[in-house]
Amino acid sequence: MPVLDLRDVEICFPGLDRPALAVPGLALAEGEHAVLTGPSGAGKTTFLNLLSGLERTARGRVAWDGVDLGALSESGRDRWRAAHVGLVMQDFHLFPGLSALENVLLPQRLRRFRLPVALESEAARLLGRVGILRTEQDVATLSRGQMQRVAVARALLARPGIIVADEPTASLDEASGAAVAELLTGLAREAGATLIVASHDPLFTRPASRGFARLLRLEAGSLAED
Ligand SMILES: Nc1ncnc2c1ncn2[C@@H]1O[C@H](COP(=O)(O)OP(=O)(O)OP(=O)(O)O)[C@@H](O)[C@H]1O
Repeated sequence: MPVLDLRDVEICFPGLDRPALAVPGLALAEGEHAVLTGPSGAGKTTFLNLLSGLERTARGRVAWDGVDLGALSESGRDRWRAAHVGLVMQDFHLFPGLSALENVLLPQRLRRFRLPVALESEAARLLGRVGILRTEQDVATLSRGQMQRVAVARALLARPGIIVADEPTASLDEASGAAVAELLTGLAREAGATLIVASHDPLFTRPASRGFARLLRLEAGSLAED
């Protein structure tokens, strides 16, 4: 059974003479990886926002494991996202003044009255896994590649079944980008998570590095598959 079932979705924004997104259907199986490409303005971020419940569709249906996101209230979608989705955004969304470890833990601290000790050790383990060994370092003093790796560790802490990443290697140098791409796909595979990455980076799109990931292409809001 497909874990993602998307049907007849259409998203329109005021001032646009065509839908920003018009997708008749897409199914992704549990643990499947997909790479989303397309020119600037094609609707990639809108699509990722829709899949992660940040954007709602007036037409059509987006369901993950039978949960219809459109039927949830905004706070219901927030709770669903916190429980199921690990998000890696383009601009990291880290909090300067807090350490790498505290940044990884922050979303879980906000969700719980008391943080389980096991989560702290898991956060430190994940940071080690992404190569951040000085976990007490203020994120404001990290390099961009290190910040992105902290964002990846944070996205994975709650063991999400779905990982959504928007241009995770943009603005990183080649070596840092390669490390982030490898970590993201490797850690998603280890966790059996479904991974959707919007990227133009050959690190994700090249057949050799893509492995078994599906290649989805958005063009002016329409989705095609290579
Ligand atoms: N809130 C909004 N209001 C009006 N138009 C919007 C809104 N959000 C997105 N758009 C428009 O919808 C289209 C798709 O935008 P989107 O950000 O999804 O594209 P993208 O493929 O992610 O682009 P990029 O690669 O440049 O980030 C664009 O024309 C954009 O200007």
